[in-house]
Amino acid sequence: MSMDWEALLIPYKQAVDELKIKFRGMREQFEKSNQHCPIEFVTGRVKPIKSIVNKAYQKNIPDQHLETEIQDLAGLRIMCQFTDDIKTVINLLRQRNDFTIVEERDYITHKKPSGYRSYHIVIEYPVQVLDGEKKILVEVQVRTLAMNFWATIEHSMNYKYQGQIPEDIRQRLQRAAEAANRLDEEMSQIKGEIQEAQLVFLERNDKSNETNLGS
Ligand SMILES: Nc1nc2c(ncn2[C@@H]2O[C@H](COP(=O)(O)OP(=O)(O)OP(=O)(O)O)[C@@H](O)[C@H]2O)c(=O)[nH]1
Ligand SMILES: Nc1ncnc2c1ncn2[C@@H]1O[C@H](COP(=O)(O)OP(=O)(O)OP(=O)(O)O)[C@@H](O)[C@H]1O
Repeated sequence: MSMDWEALLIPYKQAVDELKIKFRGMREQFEKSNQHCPIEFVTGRVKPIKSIVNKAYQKNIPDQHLETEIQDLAGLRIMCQFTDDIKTVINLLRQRNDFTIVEERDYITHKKPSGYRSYHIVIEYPVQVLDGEKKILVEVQVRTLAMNFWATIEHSMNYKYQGQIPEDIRQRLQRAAEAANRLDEEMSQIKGEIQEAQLVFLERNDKSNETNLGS
């Protein structure tokens, strides 16, 4: 019998929707408290069916093992301004009690051969479905804006060349990854200055909103 993808993916879609709201809520709480916000923006997606079928085929995963062996059927991405923010976000996620972390992969200390950097965690997230609770795996990638920029471009190159990026472009991408890393280091060094400027900007916006509401 063929797979009912729609039914299989319902809890994954629900998890992505719920976690997007929760992680964006963390951002709002930081903003309201006038502290530097370690979260710049959050995205999420359910893995496209074509991509699931492809990955299952490549890795020889039988249908009945899809949900345990493909850990990114539901995926969230948290983007941060500074490399240090990633640690802050991970610590915040470790403290939560609405899910448990089952795996951590640190591709920042140990970048991938492609040049890819990000911090990945896999969580077990309970979703309420019609017949009770279902615990599912969700992949959360935490990265800086520079890491995200690089990964987004590299992902489309991989797509274009179907995983067979020509050697010269591969090397250029590795150099671009190093440049992105240097950008992160440089921004971290002037972090104090940047954060001060951003707080002044936020306060000014708050004040002008108050004035507009009052008039
Ligand atoms: N652009 C880009 N993204 C990557 C790269 N490596 C990993 N990723 C992202 O990270 C996800 C896989 O995370 P991993 O922690 O490597 O998972 P894995 O199970 O070890 O490897 P996969 O079998 O590829 O899922 C991918 O689905 C991508 O979203 C890379 O070299 N380039
Ligand atoms: N954890 C995630 N959060 C948000 N978006 C993601 C996440 N993982 C992948 N994406 C994005 O979802 C889209 C489709 O991703 P897809 O799963 O096909 O790619 P992939 O993650 O590279 O897959 P694979 O691991 O199978 O190679 C891409 O734009 C990808 O960047």
